[in-house]
Amino acid sequence: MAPEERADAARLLWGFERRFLAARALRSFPWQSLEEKLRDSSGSELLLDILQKTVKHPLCVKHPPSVKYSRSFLSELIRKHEAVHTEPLDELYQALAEVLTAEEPTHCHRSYLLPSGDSVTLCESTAIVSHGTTGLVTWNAALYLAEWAVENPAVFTHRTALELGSGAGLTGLAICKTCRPRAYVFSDCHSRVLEQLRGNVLLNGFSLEPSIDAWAQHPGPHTPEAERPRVAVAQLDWDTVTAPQLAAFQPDVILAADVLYGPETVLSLVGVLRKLSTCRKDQRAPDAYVAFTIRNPETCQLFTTELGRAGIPWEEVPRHNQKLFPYEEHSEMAILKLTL
Ligand SMILES: C[S@@+](CC[C@H](N)C(=O)[O-])C[C@H]1O[C@@H](n2cnc3c(N)ncnc32)[C@H](O)[C@@H]1O
Repeated sequence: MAPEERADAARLLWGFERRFLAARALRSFPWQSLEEKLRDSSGSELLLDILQKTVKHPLCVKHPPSVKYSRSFLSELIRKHEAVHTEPLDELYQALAEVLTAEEPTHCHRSYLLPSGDSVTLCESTAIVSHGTTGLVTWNAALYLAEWAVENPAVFTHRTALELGSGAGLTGLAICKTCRPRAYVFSDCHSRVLEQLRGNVLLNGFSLEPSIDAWAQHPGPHTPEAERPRVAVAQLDWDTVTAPQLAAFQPDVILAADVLYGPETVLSLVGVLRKLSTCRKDQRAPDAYVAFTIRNPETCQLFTTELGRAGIPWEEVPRHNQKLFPYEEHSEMAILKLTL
């Protein structure tokens, strides 16, 4: 294979790998490029490579995606192969037979590859909304914020981050694995979300502080040389948490992704940001970064209006170009930096 062709094939494999690991919609896969390649060459070798980078990927074997997803993916791969070749490819059929007999659990896994070569794996619900919450799956703004964080590690290095509405935990885990924070406090209000979040922190090799109250009272010495951040998961409801409770975490930086999805949540969020603006560490209030998908411009407008009423200045963080994670190209996202 010529070097150019090899680079093309590697790009195609990477496209399949990162989308499959993150269980993205099948329509987002580079099927057309695959069809072209299958027509050009024998194709079987490429399909076997795709199989190894997806269904047979060590991360997927250890932490499988949903059975339905693997089944649909393999069926599509077989269709693509058979549209060009008359001989069936046994390996694809064997892989399909294995998933046809598997049972569908209520949870599945998604993995995200980091530029460091490491990855974040999350256990998530197979439904977008379940148990009355949106927090059991990863949303695009979490990926967008994680991407920005990975490109801007200095914002987090040796600092304490407090995340609001962490959901499944993608943003924080990517930061803990790549940005060397001193401590990271994940938080949410929903008990199922918190249970899954704790599981995801452990799944990614971090240990949890046993008691958030004890930790907040004794945040520990500053150890910039420590490689692993201290990690805690806190039950924190924006409507009921008090300013002293927030101050006890001693945050340097606040994060929140995809938490603007209706007037009520906007008002609650601005309420907690107002409380956070009274927290002082070394005379400084924490910086805050809020990432969101612009679904309804009126909701975004309400957010900035309420920030103005609360006396919280904000600026939009310039868009970053490097796309590390697979999310829909067309979804418009933004990050606001707030000066609390
Ligand atoms: C759409 S999910 C986003 C989860 C995650 N940040 C992401 O982007 O994947 C919104 C999260 O905010 C949490 N949330 C909503 N209202 C909250 C409140 N008043 N206090 C704390 N968390 C809240 C929900 O439980 C849910 O986990």
